[in-house]
Amino acid sequence: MLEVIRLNSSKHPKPESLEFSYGTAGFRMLAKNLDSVVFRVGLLASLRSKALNGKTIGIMITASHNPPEDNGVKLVDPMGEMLDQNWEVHATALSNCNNVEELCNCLEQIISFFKIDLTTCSKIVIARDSRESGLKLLESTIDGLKSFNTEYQDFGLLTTPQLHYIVRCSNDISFGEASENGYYKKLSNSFNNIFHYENENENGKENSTKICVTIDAANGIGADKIVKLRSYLSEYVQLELVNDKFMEPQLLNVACGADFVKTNQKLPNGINSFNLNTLFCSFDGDADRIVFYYVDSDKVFKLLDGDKIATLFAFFFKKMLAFLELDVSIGIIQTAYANGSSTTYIEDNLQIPVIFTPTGVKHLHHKALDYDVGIYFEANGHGTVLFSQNFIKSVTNYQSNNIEKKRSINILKEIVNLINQTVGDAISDLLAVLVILNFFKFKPSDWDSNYKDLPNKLLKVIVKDRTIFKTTNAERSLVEPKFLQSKIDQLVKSYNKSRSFVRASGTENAVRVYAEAQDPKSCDELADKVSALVQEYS
Ligand SMILES: CC(=O)N[C@H]1[C@@H](OP(=O)(O)O)O[C@H](CO)[C@@H](O)[C@@H]1O
Ligand SMILES: [Mg+2]
Repeated sequence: MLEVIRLNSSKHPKPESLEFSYGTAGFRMLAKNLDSVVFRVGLLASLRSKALNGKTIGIMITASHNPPEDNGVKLVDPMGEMLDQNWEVHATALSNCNNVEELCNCLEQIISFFKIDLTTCSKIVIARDSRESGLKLLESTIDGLKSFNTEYQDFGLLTTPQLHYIVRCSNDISFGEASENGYYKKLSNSFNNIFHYENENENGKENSTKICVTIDAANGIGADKIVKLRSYLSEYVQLELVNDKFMEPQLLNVACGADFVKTNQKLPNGINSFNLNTLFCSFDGDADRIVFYYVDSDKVFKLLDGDKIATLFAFFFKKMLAFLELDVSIGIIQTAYANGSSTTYIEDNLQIPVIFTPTGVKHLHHKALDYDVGIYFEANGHGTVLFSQNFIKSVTNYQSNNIEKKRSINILKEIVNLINQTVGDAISDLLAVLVILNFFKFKPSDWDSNYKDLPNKLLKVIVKDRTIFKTTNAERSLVEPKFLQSKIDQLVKSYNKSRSFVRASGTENAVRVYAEAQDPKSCDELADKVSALVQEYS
């Protein structure tokens, strides 16, 4: 077997000067530098599958919200979750072997460390986003898979969450049908049923309110998937698309998409501001993130980001659980990038505990498992809700003769299937938001009225070596470089209701500076002053 690896690996040499790292979301960089990495990811994924007695592992080739010339790759574990963190170091080590000898040694170490039986069969499902470089990288990944005689199924172009869903179904048939159509069927069934329960009046008739939303698909693969999903949805909802040119990958994420809207806090290309008080949303390039927005009656752009989605979900579940008197725990997981107002609202108004973790959904996901209803969202719109077995049992066994209670319990039962519990999913989150807005008959401004965001700013500073920035306290304080944190603390003290922190990005070659304060001027000043401190390291 190692002979085949030697031969195949010589076709995918590592670029000499580059150092790779399995970061916040796998490997990600300029696509032209990734050939050796994806080949080796093919090798590692095969070993991961063998180590788990032939369970199916997923490989997703995507660089999400990054520019069109980038690409990336990440592994998905059998239950649809991110790769076990203990394997990340092996992914990094394998990607950095300089020659075939080192590569074979590294593989042998992994095989003996995890006591992997190479005769065990290995199975992989693989997909990619709409980037031009995807096909070539796919072929190189497959070279890696073939080196270990791994069985694989190529699902072509998918959103990242669809691939997570398919991995989960491949290992757990109770989750759904392991296909793209299976995904649409599962989501649309729940969605249509919930709308039916919500709109049915006492006489069993349905009122016919129709919800309309315009989706900016970032010119990514989400556009194609919305078109397919639409044919499964009932007449209750109208999904309009803009920035839907996924066949023109050079347009991907350009002046559009969730990251653009969140970072610039303005409308993307293709959406105009004449439609007041109507709901818009933006996906990112691989449709695992979503942010919503609207233009209010004063023609002001209003963002409904991940924090707003988390608080809408929390408001809904809190109300439902109280109405049904269900004794289950509920918690919200945020990162330091969550707006301070959202945290105050959750703790003081909703009276739900908030837990902070480092950036990256794998951290949030892990913590959310501690609750019966664990809601996690990054401010940028990446998140979902996890339900415990205890929650599912309580809902399934619930008995009541009260019509309203029966309706609520039916909605909860369906929402468990509507929300993609494997990972944040723009499509599933969109549908979940729509059923909650319809449940309360909320307009965008009603949703937005729960709290007012503190003015905030996120900046990037390029430094010589970002690895010297070391943090603690869920990335909210720097331990190194020495004395920098105390300088930041001094600055923060001079502004009302302010907060600022600095951390190295895990996906880009930059240090991120976040600041928020009571008014926009203070926020800008604070962000600029903290950035100036960081610039001393450039
Ligand atoms: C401030 C910010 O938005 N950071 C993003 C970004 O991580 P960084 O480590 O900050 O580069 O990309 C991650 C992967 O998509 C996402 O999980 C995270 O929220
Ligand atoms: Mg993404």
